[in-house]
Amino acid sequence: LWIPYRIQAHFAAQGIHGPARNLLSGNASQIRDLIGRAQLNPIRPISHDIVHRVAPHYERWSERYGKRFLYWFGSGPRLAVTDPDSIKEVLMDQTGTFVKVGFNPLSKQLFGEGLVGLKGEEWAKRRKILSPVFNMERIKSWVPEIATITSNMLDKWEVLQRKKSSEFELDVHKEFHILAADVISQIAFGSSYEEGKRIFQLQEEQMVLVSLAIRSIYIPGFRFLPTPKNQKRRRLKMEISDSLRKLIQANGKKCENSKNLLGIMISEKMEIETVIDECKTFYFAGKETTANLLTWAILLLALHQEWQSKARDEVITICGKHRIPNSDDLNDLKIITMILKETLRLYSPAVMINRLTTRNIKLSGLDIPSGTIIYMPTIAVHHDTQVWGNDANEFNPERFSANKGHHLGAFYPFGIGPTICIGQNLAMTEAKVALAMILQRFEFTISPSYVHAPMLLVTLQPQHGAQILLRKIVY
Ligand code: HEM
Repeated sequence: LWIPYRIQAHFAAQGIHGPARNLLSGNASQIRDLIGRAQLNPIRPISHDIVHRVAPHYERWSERYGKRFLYWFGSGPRLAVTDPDSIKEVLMDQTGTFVKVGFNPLSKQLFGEGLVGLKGEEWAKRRKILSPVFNMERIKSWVPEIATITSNMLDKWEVLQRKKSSEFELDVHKEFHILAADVISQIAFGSSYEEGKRIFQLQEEQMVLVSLAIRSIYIPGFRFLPTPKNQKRRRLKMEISDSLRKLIQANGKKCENSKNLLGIMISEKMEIETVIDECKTFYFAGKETTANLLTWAILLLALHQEWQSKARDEVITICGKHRIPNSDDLNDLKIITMILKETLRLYSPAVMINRLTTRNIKLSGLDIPSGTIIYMPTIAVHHDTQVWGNDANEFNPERFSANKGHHLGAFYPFGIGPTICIGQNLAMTEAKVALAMILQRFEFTISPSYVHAPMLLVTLQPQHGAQILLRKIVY
């Protein structure tokens, strides 16, 4: 009881304040309530000013206490930090002063003991083994597979168009989840969406439970109580592990000499349980984030027709009307890249990054005790008018044109520094290929049935789907 008071007083003496806390839960239940209430109301009319809906606690407390404020998760202090210099210093740290925050046993289930959750030596060793699978040269060699998977999706869209008249509605959020699942299955595990379908579906169920667990205080031993949620957690965990084990056994042999993720793990003679944990990580991280990036990008282009036309003109200039993009084209797709970056700024799939301080430190003039979690709300930094100007909530890909740089700590959708997203090249390549091919074949607008409701469910996604109206282009 005494330590939190001492820490609070320590920060107050430096001018850092925050919301009153509950002795046991800190501010966790307030955060849950604020998020719950925010999710009741969609954003009408559609606007990209979304921080109040996605991180309502940040919005409310930063207005009251300033951008640097202190709040509590149980008895753990969290310091909100949004100035780009401090963010850069924290994320680029290589001395072990700021480390990843571990998952509690309930949220760990989604990623297992995979790379996302590993720390220290173990992390460094695993990262070194897995990195080559995702370097740019390797990813480029996968472009034909990504294009084929996209092409199959678009062929299905054309069939839908023929069934319905000239224009048809589609929830692209669902479509892109299947696309991203197919890509990660094929290039990481030599498998397919169909083969891994059950695992993806179970992980989606798990995501809802994990999302609740992340926002709650974990009481040691709680997971062993036979509550309905715990029983469901256990069932999901076992079923996912069993399905992955079967999938690894079925595909392992053919991957042995391949340079894909499964092949590398097998050639490193990793324990089967470790391989299962990494598969959980990559199945989830490889699908969820990229699918959401593509979803938001299409929604933005449906809303901003002038950029849709500019992007299509660029694709036609570089690839023509029918040729499938190849890896050499990708560097030339400048407008597409700008659009994807602006999408990652406004609708960053990973909405925040946390780090734990392992010693007493000074950050931007502030004395911070060891054991403090530094909370860096990416989504708020990306929408900050002091960083991006008065039009911070407007969609303007021009911000990312070649002649304009940006502060590393002001735009970090993939993180920065040693633990930067290992799948960044894959995500960007996949999104560029898919977006270019969609633009070649379809025009699209927002459907009247679309409800703008960005929501945080582990990653940032549209609460009620992403319905757009598509029309095949006849050249
Ligand atoms: C738009 C797509 C994506 C976004 C926005 C994204 C974002 C992030 C962020 C913010 C981090 C944390 C960085 C940190 O804590 O320093 C991360 C880590 C990670 N991401 Fe991604 N990611 C995306 C796609 C992917 C894909 C496609 C994969 C897998 C193929 C992937 C696998 C991972 C892994 C394994 C880590 C942990 C890296 C480590 O700790 O060494 N991500 N990602």
